[in-house]
Amino acid sequence: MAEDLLTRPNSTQQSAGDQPSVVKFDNVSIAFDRKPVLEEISFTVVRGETRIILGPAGGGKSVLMKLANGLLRPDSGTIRIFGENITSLPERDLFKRRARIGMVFQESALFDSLSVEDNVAYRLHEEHVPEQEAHARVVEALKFVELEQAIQKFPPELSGGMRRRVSIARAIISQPDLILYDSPTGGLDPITSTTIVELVMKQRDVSHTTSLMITHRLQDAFTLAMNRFNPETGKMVPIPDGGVDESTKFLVLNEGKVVFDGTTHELVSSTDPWLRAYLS
Ligand SMILES: Nc1ncnc2c1ncn2[C@@H]1O[C@H](COP(=O)(O)OP(=O)(O)OP(=O)(O)O)[C@@H](O)[C@H]1O
Repeated sequence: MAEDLLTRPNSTQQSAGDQPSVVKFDNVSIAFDRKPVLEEISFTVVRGETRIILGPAGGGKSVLMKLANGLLRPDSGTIRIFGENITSLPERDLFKRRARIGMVFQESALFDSLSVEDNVAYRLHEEHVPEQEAHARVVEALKFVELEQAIQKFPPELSGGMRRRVSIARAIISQPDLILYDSPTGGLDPITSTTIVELVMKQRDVSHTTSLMITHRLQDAFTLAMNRFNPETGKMVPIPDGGVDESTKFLVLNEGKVVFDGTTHELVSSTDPWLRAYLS
């Protein structure tokens, strides 16, 4: 998958550390009803990076995610995804680009009338993948989220945490080059949240998929930054000596502006009074 990304013509752009940029915002602004929601936003996410997006409610985090997926268009500025300027692409071209992006929505967004299997296979059905292959891939994706026993159930029969797992399985089924997680732990209790963070970590450390993750819970953000998935035990373990995962970085938005863009160490050692108050 990663190699595939490298070999696609014009699909990447060189950026920091010589890694190709997967998401690049340049001076992006958007307003609703003349009210600015994002103002002059610039940041880059390179291949293999996990970018945690933090900030107070209403700061524009979900809008940023929708811009990255081409579901919204900016009023000004440029958005490049996989090195390609998507800012003014027609919808039919955006649709094709979205095939490379997995999305986990805030409220799971599953179809209640479809079984877990059909929910997870949704994109494969759209792509007319043969039934037998689709089934095998659904089983594999459900195994990844440890939910294969629920394959024949329907979303209303599942707990909130299980629905979130199905949503993650649906996002990874097509082996995306980018995953957008919009508050994957929103509304879940702390223990269930941790199991979802563990899945995000597993995807990061096993598949190295580039991702953006919005979270309202600082605890989840730092769990992701300071732990690593151990494939032998199937559990996360703290990175020794107070270390952090180098591929995990932060973007903090407040009132539509980037107030922080950097590493975990830079974030926790920032002397900015607003950031210190926000993190305390
Ligand atoms: N389609 C829309 N039409 C009008 N206003 C919108 C639209 N989408 C978002 N907004 C406004 O943009 C602002 C930012 O919303 P957004 O959902 O991105 O914030 P957020 O940081 O994700 O908040 P939360 O943490 O509560 O999820 C809000 O004031 C919201 O009402």
